[in-house]
Amino acid sequence: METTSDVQSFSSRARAWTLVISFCLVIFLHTFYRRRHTLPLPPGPKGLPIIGNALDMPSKNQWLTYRQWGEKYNSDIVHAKALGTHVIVLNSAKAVHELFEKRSSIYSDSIRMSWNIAFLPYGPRWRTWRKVFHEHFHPTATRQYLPRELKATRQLLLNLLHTPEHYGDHLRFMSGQVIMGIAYGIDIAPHDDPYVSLAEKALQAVESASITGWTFDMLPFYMHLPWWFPGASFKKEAAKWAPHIDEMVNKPYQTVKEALANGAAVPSVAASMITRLREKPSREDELTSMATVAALLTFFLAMVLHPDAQRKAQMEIDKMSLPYVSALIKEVMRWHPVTPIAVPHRLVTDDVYEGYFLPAGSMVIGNAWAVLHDETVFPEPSQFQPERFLDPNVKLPEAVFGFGRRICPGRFMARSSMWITVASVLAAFEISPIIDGDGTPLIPKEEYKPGIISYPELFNCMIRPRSNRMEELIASSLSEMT
Ligand code: HEM
Repeated sequence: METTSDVQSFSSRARAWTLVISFCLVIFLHTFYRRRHTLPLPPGPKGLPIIGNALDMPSKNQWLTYRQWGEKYNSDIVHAKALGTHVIVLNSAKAVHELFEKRSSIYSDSIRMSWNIAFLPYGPRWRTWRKVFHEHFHPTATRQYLPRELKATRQLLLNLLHTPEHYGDHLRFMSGQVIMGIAYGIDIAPHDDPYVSLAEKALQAVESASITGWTFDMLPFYMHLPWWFPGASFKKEAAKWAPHIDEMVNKPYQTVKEALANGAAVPSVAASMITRLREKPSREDELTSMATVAALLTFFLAMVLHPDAQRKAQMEIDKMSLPYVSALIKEVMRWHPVTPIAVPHRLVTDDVYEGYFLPAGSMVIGNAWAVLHDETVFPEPSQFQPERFLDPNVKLPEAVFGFGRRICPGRFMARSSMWITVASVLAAFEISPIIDGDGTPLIPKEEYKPGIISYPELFNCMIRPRSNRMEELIASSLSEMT
């Protein structure tokens, strides 16, 4: 039978044990906490006092510099710090997978900017937007847009037949026509359309402001610097372009809102966002339309530079066998990715990876270009070789469309638009270099504009129907659809 003194001695032993365990726990947590903070940051260029690496941050073709840092420091994860902001770059598929995919709950926040869903903070509002977006753009939903895409593509072929020299404008029109229809239910006019001219103005503004590059402009410290500070001139530009962006966002929104009030709204993404979320839809269409145009411009450049690939694809199309065309499209997206560093994400809590300390609040950049140019996966990565994708073991990394939970929700639609356009253009036209007076082909340079979305500098090329029969077909195909 237990005596009072037994009970007392048991409870004092229990108290002693509790004390020992608590003490050990405190020591453990303290040691762990200290260890995390004494772990090194990933390697990177040595910065200067106060400004850190502000002067090392690349203002264009950042993806190349980031990969060079990786090679120099022999690490697939590198770090720089500029005026208090940690920038962490992931240069390999492995690092991107480990952090953006496996730890997506802490790597899915975005750097905060305004009008686009891609910059919404990770949280309930972003989740609702993403859900509505997904309902409109998941693979099966995307099928409903096929007739619209086909019609726009036939219009593109007709425009290329009449004024091939304006191919860039025709691609923009086609892409704008599809996206504006789906996003707002608005049909745009082939010439002098008010929505198109608004979007073009805003686009020029965005391009001129982002010319210094993506990361550079987005580092939070730049937001607090005067416009005359080196590299901060984008602030002056931003003040100029803000009204254009506002108008670009507001005009189609007002149109849809009025149509809803009058009971005249046609189904569109904006209509469902206004009805269900009771808020102004973000203006995705211009950036997304630009992304698709950028990929198609790269396709035209690739065809001028690689006539063999073009011929091979055309022979396959004529035989109604299409794996080579699919491989060619994948290679277009890999060779010069449209978004070489995607959209930077923000790390929400401290983290440790491969023995490196990654501080909360860091801007984390997935270097999609480095992943797509990894020579262990894609030998001779700078060469345009669609054949590499004929091997079923070689897959196009998702990095083309970003990372983790923020991966582009429009990727199914983008792929289908690319496919329809590329296959139709190749079936109908031959794309070749301009021939000068001496009979010498003028081969365009493989030069790309710096900025949010990477697309080739405008180049001249010849676009001719492949035969008289094809010319007749193109001329009649649009009227058959209407
Ligand atoms: C070739 C065409 C396209 C490319 C290369 C592309 C690429 C990207 C990339 C890299 C991101 C950022 C992902 C990240 O944060 O990691 C993104 C986000 C996004 N894209 Fe696309 N995109 C394309 C076309 C489209 C289209 C056609 C749509 C709409 C129909 C679309 C809608 C969006 C949206 C809404 C986001 C924001 C997602 C979020 O933050 O949750 N994109 N895209």
